[in-house]
Amino acid sequence: MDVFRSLDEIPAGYGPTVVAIGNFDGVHRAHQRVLKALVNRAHHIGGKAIAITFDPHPTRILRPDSAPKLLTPLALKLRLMAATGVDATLVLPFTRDLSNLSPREFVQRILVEKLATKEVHEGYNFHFGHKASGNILTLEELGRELGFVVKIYPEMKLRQHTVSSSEVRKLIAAGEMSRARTLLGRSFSVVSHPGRGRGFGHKYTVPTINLVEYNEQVPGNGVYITTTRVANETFDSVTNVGVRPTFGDDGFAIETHLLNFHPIELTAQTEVEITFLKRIRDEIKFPHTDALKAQIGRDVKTALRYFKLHTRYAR
Ligand SMILES: Cc1cc2nc3c(=O)[nH]c(=O)nc-3n(C[C@H](O)[C@H](O)[C@H](O)COP(=O)(O)O)c2cc1C
Ligand SMILES: Nc1ncnc2c1ncn2[C@@H]1O[C@H](COP(=O)(O)OP(=O)(O)OP(=O)(O)O)[C@@H](O)[C@H]1O
Repeated sequence: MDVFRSLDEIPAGYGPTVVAIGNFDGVHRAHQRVLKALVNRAHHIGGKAIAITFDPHPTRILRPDSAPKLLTPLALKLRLMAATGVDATLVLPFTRDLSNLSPREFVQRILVEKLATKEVHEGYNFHFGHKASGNILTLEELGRELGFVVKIYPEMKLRQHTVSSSEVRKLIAAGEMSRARTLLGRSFSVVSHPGRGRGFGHKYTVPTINLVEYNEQVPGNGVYITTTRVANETFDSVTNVGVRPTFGDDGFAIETHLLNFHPIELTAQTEVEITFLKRIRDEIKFPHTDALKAQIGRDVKTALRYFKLHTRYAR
């Protein structure tokens, strides 16, 4: 998949294109449906499938106080977009200037002039342009005038939940990993790097890999059955998300204990991806570290039973 980080990076004569525009945070099942259809249509007309997204997320610029935490920071989002088969993603740097473009200016400058767009695929709730003043009807009118077709997707719902980034964020914050998995079409994961622990694990409980500070969406505080990918190798694991109250609310951390551990090389640059499968319990303030250690032993047993029951395919 090509990644264009500005309009200037798009080669002359790139089109014709079939386009979908959106934040695509999470690249969830509704996004996947639109993007896969985009690929089919592009191949059908002999053009290219291109997704247009924004970085940073528009709310970070427009309403920073209420900006949501991301399910998929840009690097992960691009990996997941590539997996849908789209030919390219255009990552438009989201600035005040971009947000001031009217729906017509956006369509004219980007879709018509740069991308020779023949079709635009969007969900029923799509809004675009200055103050989100354009909607599906605006887009259809512009399409009739400027020569592209608009394909509209009805609302996708699964297990009584609207498939939307905000709904997935709520489920993950509540530790509802199975419901989140239904909406995402995969298990939720966090991609980061190792950070520094305090060395308590080795001394009092179990050894863990701590993630470096991570400020995007994470599951609600608690203990989870997880898998942990360290560079190219994946381990079964149990992961604590929270403040470790037994040690005196010592700051937030995500730390994972690998079950089938063997020594591995770990540097500050090593990629660590924790995939959250199931919530086991709340974080507990234990009276002493022996009680915590015994509980972690029980958590490990719960996880081992889980892994025995679930084949890797079913995860
Ligand atoms: C599976 C698991 C469950 C945990 N559960 C709790 C808990 O319920 N309460 C708590 O205070 N700390 C809990 N911890 C965190 C430990 O206190 C932590 O691993 C220890 O403080 C080591 O910290 P360090 O890596 O910074 O040295 C848990 C850790 C793991 C790996
Ligand atoms: N449940 C859904 N059904 C149909 N189309 C959807 C659905 N969710 C998103 N889309 C469409 O996918 C494209 C990208 O959506 P975008 O990421 O901007 O919004 P979203 O997933 O609804 O997120 P949020 O919850 O943050 O509003 C848009 O065309 C949008 O209308």
